[in-house]
Amino acid sequence: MPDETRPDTTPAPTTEPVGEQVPRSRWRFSRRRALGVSGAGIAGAAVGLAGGIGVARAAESPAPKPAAGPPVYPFYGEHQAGITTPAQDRLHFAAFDVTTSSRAELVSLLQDWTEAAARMTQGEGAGEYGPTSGPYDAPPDDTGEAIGLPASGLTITFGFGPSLFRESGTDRFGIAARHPAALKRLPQFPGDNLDESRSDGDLCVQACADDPQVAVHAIRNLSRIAFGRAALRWSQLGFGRTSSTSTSQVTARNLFGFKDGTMNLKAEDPAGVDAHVWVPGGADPRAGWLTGGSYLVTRRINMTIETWDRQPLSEQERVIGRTKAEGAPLSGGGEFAQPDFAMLGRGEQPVVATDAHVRLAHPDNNDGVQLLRRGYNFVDGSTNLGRLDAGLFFMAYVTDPRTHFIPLQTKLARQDGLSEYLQHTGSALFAVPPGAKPGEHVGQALFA
Ligand SMILES: C=CC1=C(C)c2cc3[nH]c(cc4nc(cc5[nH]c(cc1n2)c(C)c5CCC(=O)O)C(CCC(=O)O)=C4C)c(C)c3C=C
Ligand SMILES: [Fe+2]
Repeated sequence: MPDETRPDTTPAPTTEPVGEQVPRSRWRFSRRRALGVSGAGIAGAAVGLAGGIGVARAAESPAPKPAAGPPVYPFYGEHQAGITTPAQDRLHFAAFDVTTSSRAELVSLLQDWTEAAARMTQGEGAGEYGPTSGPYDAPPDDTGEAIGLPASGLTITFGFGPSLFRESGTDRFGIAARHPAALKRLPQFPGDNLDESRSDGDLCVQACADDPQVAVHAIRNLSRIAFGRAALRWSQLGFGRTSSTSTSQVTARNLFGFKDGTMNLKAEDPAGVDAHVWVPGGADPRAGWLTGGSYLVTRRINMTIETWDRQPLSEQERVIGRTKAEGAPLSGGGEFAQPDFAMLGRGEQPVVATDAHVRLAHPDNNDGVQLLRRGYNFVDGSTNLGRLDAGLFFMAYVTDPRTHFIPLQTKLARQDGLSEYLQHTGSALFAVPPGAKPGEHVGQALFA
């Protein structure tokens, strides 16, 4: 008689994440256990099914135990996970349009998404039955491609776009009075070549994991759950995180081959994160519900890598303002040394050029503004000119886009030497509510 208890497929974590690790089994909840049905009962039901009267599926073969696995991050908490969580290797980001006009259905979607996200981030299936249990004559409540995979550090982060609050002057869901003043469509910046079908959205979901299949599984299941209430507007896959969000991580490289994320805000700097990421209480009298949340900027930035690859190393380093090998400022020191923007070199010219990316983006030259960058590389096939459709899916969490992103991007778009090699093709802004407590849904205070 096969053992009816599903195996715990989650091995002991091998890495030390910032935050609590909660090892769990992805498949610990089975319909058989929920119904208290024995192995013989299942077999009987399967036989009955052949006769047209059964409801349960046949016993599943145990999934093999993976050798090692990454951490499991708690879903519930003061802030949503996936912001200061050490940036995982993979991204699947999705923006949705709400297709129902019913406030109750929107709230029920957020409830269903919260429950599914809480389960999937702990390594469980999206629904209570899982992919191969449940009523045999109904679609499974999980799609199944993550069977046997651990949680893989999955985090799922939800946000609300400006159009959720008001569209063409209409208060769609009775929340227009709570529309944060800072939540407006981002302006058109110089040089933008935005594709509407890769921009904006009523809702967003950021799924990050160390396994691409786990991140894709999360978005696919949330999209499935949304059917009839919200529809996918656009989505973006990403790899090779272009930012570290923890000092425990090495700095990864972007597709220009440079270390990216060296001077990023890190979780180990709580004062910096408080000042530049979380929305403080009283920031906006209309939007108390956003206290402890953040704003998420997304920009799909195409990089003309073929042109870049023909530039001499000296030009590449001049444009960034850092060395390619170590990522050190051109003014000297190691990777984490502060750049000396006043230092002059040959011909009394600044060693870090006046149009170098890091000079223009540095907080000393932007009223102390810092961003929590959380972007990913992307390659979406190739163009009809035989070039890679590649770049950086830039994401940044900020306390207020009006002070933290818009002025900086306006300046970079006008002055940055790097702009010559970039084209912004997608753009969106979302308000990211604080974390939920168990029993609540994400964004509950907005609808209270
Ligand atoms: C509006 C904000 C920014 C955009 C858009 C942006 C795009 C972008 N950046 C790189 C490569 C690098 N950026 C680096 C540093 C850096 N970039 C921003 C902001 C934006 N970048 C900031 C605030 C900083 C930190 C500046 C500082 O404090 O010194 C670096 C250097 C390494 C690092 O500190 O991360 C690189 C390299 C690309 C390729 C890109 C668009 C595709
Ligand atoms: Fe940058």
